[in-house]
Amino acid sequence: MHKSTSGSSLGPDGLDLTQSFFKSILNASPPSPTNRHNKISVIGAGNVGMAIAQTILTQDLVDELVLVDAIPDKLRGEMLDLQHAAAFLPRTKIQASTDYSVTTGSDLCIVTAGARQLNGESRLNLLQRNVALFKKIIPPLVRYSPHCVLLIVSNPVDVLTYIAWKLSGFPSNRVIGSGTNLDSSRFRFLIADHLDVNAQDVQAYIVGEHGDSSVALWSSISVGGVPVLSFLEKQQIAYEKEMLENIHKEVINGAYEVISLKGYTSWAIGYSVANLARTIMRNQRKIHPVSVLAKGFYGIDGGEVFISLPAQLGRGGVLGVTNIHMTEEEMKRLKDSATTILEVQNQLGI
Ligand SMILES: NC(=O)C1=CN([C@@H]2O[C@H](COP(=O)(O)OP(=O)(O)OC[C@H]3O[C@@H](n4cnc5c(N)ncnc54)[C@H](O)[C@@H]3O)[C@@H](O)[C@H]2O)C=CC1
Ligand SMILES: CC(=O)C(=O)O
Repeated sequence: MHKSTSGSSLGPDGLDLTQSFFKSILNASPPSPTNRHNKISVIGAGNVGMAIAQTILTQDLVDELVLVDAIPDKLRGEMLDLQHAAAFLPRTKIQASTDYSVTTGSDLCIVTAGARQLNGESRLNLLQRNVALFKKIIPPLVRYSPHCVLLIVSNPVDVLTYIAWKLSGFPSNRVIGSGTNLDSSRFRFLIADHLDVNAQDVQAYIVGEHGDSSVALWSSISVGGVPVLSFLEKQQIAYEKEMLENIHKEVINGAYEVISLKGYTSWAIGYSVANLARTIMRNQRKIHPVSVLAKGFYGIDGGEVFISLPAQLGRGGVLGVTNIHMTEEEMKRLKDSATTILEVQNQLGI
């Protein structure tokens, strides 16, 4: 073994070992210019942002993952900690900066920055603080990634999705709120637990506000393709309207309970948003209950409001809203939920 002038080891053919090891690769034709470089940026490297980032990394979704936060040391610490897992993960370039230019050319920008609820505090209470923050965050994201899909997670997510839409000037199909994708997962877990089945076999949607006025669509729930109410009858499991309402209440209280116990929620929202990112990046055309511009759907005509409806998602963002069956009572609750959000929005005067 000899040393080259640069100090690296030389092989028997006199070539730098690194060069001889990679010779055939270096001589290969350059990558096709049509190879797409997929990039996701996560804004806010707190509990939620990091849970999303790490779940995305495990799913081999992107070539590059970028983190942005306002606190440089914490941000660098989080970046290094994720980079140190490289040996166990699909190869992804991980970058982090407080400067938004690092997000340049992102396909998807996920916004999680902002204040979170204290014990017992409602999501809507965070509004003023997080609107002020969005005025600083959305314009640079749009400047550096004018063709991206914006996926909003910060709370109150429905109103902030509307604010992001207004601030971005994007078409509404490219601005999505994570909405009730999480509430629906909580709902499916509770139904599955109650019936002792797999949550992935439970098709069930919570729509409307991500929060206290959300609406459970009982009439369209199915388990393994069987409508749930007749399934319950067949299994001779006693069911009552009150029991169903209690499951919905448990969904609504779920976040409050987790926050009172551990201070914040993170893992479920991490999986929920990574699941949305997969559908968008891989153009899966899957249907998710997410916050979309709802005006014109299901008789919602009071104004421009973002609330969750079952929407088909793909690379371009929202591809369509599905025409799911709702009872009159469910439709009324959905409209009431939209009105709740609109009233909050109107107070902002935006
Ligand atoms: N939509 C949903 O289903 C859920 C939404 N959330 C919401 O997500 C948000 C974040 O929650 P956590 O991560 O627990 O909070 P956190 O306090 O752990 O993280 C927030 C991060 O935002 C950063 N930040 C503040 N100003 C910034 C700026 N100008 N630019 C970049 N980063 C900035 C902070 O430095 C901090 O790291 C909250 O609004 C919370 O309510 C949380 C769980 C579920
Ligand atoms: C905090 C919140 O919005 C949630 O976990 O549902």
